[in-house]
Amino acid sequence: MDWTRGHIIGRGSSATVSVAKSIWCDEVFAVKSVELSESQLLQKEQKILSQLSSPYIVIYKGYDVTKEKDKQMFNLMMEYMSGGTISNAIRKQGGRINEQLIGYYAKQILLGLEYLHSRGIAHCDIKGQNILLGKTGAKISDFGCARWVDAAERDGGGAAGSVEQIGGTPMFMAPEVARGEEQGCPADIWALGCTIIEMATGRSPWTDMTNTASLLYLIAFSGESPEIPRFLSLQAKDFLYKCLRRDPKDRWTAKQLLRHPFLEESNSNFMITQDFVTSSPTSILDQDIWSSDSMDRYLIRTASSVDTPLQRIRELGSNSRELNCKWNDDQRWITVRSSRSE
Ligand SMILES: Nc1ncnc2c1ncn2[C@@H]1O[C@H](COP(=O)(O)OP(=O)(O)OP(=O)(O)O)[C@@H](O)[C@H]1O
Repeated sequence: MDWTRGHIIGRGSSATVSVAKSIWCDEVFAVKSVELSESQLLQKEQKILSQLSSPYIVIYKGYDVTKEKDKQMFNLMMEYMSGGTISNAIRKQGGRINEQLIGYYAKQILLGLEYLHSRGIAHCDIKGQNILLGKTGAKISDFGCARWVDAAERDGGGAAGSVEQIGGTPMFMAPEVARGEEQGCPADIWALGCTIIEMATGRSPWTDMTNTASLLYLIAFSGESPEIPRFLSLQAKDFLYKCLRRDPKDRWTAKQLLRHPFLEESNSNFMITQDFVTSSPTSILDQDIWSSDSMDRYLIRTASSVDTPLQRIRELGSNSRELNCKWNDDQRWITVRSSRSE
């Protein structure tokens, strides 16, 4: 496909996302680009996204390699989502999203998760920043951390043939992930619960936590779950309890949650208007947690026989700054991707 690159619409830790237009027709799409020499993760994302087809997942449009200003670029083409991310939507309004709209988005995210999980894929980085909004509502995007749950089944599908990787965004990490034990479909459900709290309160799921090591310790060992907003309806609260059970075996699956009464009322023809976003004096604008380390994406070391989860968390806390974009000696710590410029 011949196309022209337009203005930048988003920057992640490694990639830049621009609008683009086909030369032959007026189709507008989004293109996520990175230098070819550093495109390993984006190529993995392309491989996973190209196999997916669901109304609740951003539509894959292809990929190519281009030469721009003497650089070879790897480009992943996707549908353009004009509404930006859920986090942007909250931030723009300086507020929070009302319960009816939360139910509507939660149902769409769950339909996307059910589709992924039924194919043995865990997204591993569900959060407001990775849910894009468009004319039909919410879709899951950014498959940079996604993996096949049983990687050995898929040739090259994530961790196959290499040391198992666990990753995601600390603020949204499930206890078993923070401990470096496992990262399967239940971890996406925990992250969905955290995303619902993000939508309902305009705050991070763990308030007053800005230090990544302390946050991971709290999630891993405290026995606590994020506080469920008191002002939500009983059904919404119950839905969140089912998402935020600390034991992954007790957490409800996407399929079960889709039958929860909280979502029964959610109408798929629900009209999205600005009116559904309300102002709140205690919005995410009031806290700097969203620009803290804990909102960056991390890939963390998995459990080994020679250390304890506590040791791994301590290392993460003390090394997080130095870990940017490099492997460490034993090759099990890998890239810490920061979405902010230092
Ligand atoms: N299809 C799209 N349509 C519109 N905007 C998009 C699209 N894809 C991405 N964006 C914008 O670009 C930003 C960065 O995209 P994305 O999260 O995929 O990059 P990333 O490098 O994987 O990010 P990170 O690693 O920091 O999570 C998004 O937050 C969003 O604002």
